[in-house]
Amino acid sequence: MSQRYYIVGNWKMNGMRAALSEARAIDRAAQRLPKVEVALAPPATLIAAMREAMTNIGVGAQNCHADDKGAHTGDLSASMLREAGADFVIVGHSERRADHHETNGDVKAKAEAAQAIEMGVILCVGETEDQRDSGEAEEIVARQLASSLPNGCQRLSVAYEPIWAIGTGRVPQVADVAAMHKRLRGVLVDKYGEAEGGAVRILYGGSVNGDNAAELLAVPEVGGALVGGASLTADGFVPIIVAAAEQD
Ligand SMILES: O=C(CO)COP(=O)(O)O
Repeated sequence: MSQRYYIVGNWKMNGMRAALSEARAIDRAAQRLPKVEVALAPPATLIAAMREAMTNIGVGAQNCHADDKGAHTGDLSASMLREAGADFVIVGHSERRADHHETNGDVKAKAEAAQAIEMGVILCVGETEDQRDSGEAEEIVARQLASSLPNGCQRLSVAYEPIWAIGTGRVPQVADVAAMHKRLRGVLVDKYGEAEGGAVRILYGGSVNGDNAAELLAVPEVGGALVGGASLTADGFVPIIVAAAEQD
């Protein structure tokens, strides 16, 4: 693998200031494991404090608005998040697509807004359980990705997160992860060309933990992990970083 593994914790709507002690312990582990690129996306309320306290990991946001400013009560623009200390933003997470009715077009616009100010983007896609059972997951997720991708791929990562694997303790068969990532690589190469599309990291997300991380990270075309529950504590997250560091 020519690029470093990218291991990202998505804290979702979890974490008060006291949780910064966990982030500090994660930051210390990242310092010992420089082979791995590590980042956390805390709730927006913690971005500034986390950025202040961290020296070895990236700090990101979980969402942004597509506009830079304006009459959007309760929303935050990419530039506000960057000013607070975020160096990347997650867009298109299935929980936002579901809870806030975000469309592929919305996700694309958010990604482009972040890229316009040189922030990193982690763009999430994934199928429902019914779609997996129907045998059409690859086709559906490939279409979802193609319609969500921003025009350029600078600082872009993609996260494949099967919705039925999020927070359930269930993970897909390794062969299914391999097939999906290969398919998504094809979408990226079609859009951005061999060199640039080939260099976009594709993360796997959904019930990743210290026990299954090594096996998932060893799958071809898996360039890292987007981790929910297990990223909330150093005890949960550091073994995943270690598993990444131990890959060849
Ligand atoms: O949604 C996820 C990360 O964005 C995955 O969450 P879990 O690791 O808790 O399954």
